[in-house]
Amino acid sequence: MKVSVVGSGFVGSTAAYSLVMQGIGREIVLVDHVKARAIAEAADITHAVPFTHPLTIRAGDYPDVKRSAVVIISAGVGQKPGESRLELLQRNADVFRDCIPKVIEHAPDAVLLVASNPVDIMTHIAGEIAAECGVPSSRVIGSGTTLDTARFRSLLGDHFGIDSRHIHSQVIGEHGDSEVLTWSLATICGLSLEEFSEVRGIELNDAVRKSIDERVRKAAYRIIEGKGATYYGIGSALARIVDVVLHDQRSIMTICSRIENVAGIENITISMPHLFGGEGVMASIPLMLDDSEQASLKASATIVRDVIDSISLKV
Ligand SMILES: NC(=O)C1=CN([C@@H]2O[C@H](COP(=O)(O)OP(=O)(O)OC[C@H]3O[C@@H](n4cnc5c(N)ncnc54)[C@H](O)[C@@H]3O)[C@@H](O)[C@H]2O)C=CC1
Ligand SMILES: CC(=O)C(=O)O
Repeated sequence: MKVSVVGSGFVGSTAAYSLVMQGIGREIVLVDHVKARAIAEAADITHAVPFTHPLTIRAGDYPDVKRSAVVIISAGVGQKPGESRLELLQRNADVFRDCIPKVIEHAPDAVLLVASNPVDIMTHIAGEIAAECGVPSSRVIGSGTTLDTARFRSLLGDHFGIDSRHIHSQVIGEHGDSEVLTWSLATICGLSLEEFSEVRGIELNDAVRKSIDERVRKAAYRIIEGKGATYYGIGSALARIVDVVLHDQRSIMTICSRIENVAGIENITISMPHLFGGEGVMASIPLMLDDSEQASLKASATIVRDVIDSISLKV
């Protein structure tokens, strides 16, 4: 099973490394418009193979993405310290107009997995370009808020002193400043967070909630301030999404895809829990949010919708 990565900078190469470390797929192709970067990353990761799993990883050009089951798109620029994701839009939209048609020309049956920011809008743009080439929107997905959901679960795990894999909680909406942490639906072992707090005698007050919310929402800003980029979390999230597609696992994750209506906002690409598998998206799952979360989701969807309108896409 072949996976290609277009844009083999920090995010793309870390996703490839994560695939190798977990033995996901059999062949990985790295494409980058700076070919020397792709060659160097492929060589470096190849040297991890004898310690991990028997995959081949090599640099290539667009014709080499042929017969990929998944193509990760992580090409473009990332945020500089203090910059928001939305500020990257124009530069990355130009990159996508260059690379998405080339990917589809050579791998028309692949699932496209977008990571470049602002990921909701970039996935929408990729979907538009793909539609012009006859690719259904169900096969164009973005990493969405999978990383934010992981951050939320990780912080709740720390707070309650339990394995974060046993926490069911989700971040939805924009992968950005307006994202929505769905506190009202979070559960541990079938119990609400309030019930679990009582069982374990661990306080969950407004100050704790506010602190966790802030650390999830601002995580990227803090990490970029400290080391210039984020890549381990997103690289792992991308590898997990690839695994779901390659093995048709039919998992539910907060990826983003084109959805007809979210909180009254129509035809929008945003993160909600999605059921997906080998052919891409099977369904987006509406949630029973409380009133304040519902209002926040509507506000988040409106922000994304306004940006889509502002770049005058054909929607
Ligand atoms: N969705 C998420 O949760 C996350 C998204 N990101 C986003 O991922 C993107 C990549 O970030 P990094 O890897 O840190 O940046 P980077 O600068 O390290 O890598 C980007 C790569 O894209 C390549 N590239 C640029 N234009 C290209 C083109 N037309 N064709 C092929 N390759 C091209 C560059 O040569 C570079 O190697 C950014 O937009 C960043 O904001 C980063 C972290 C998390
Ligand atoms: C950069 C980015 O989008 C993140 O780490 O969430």
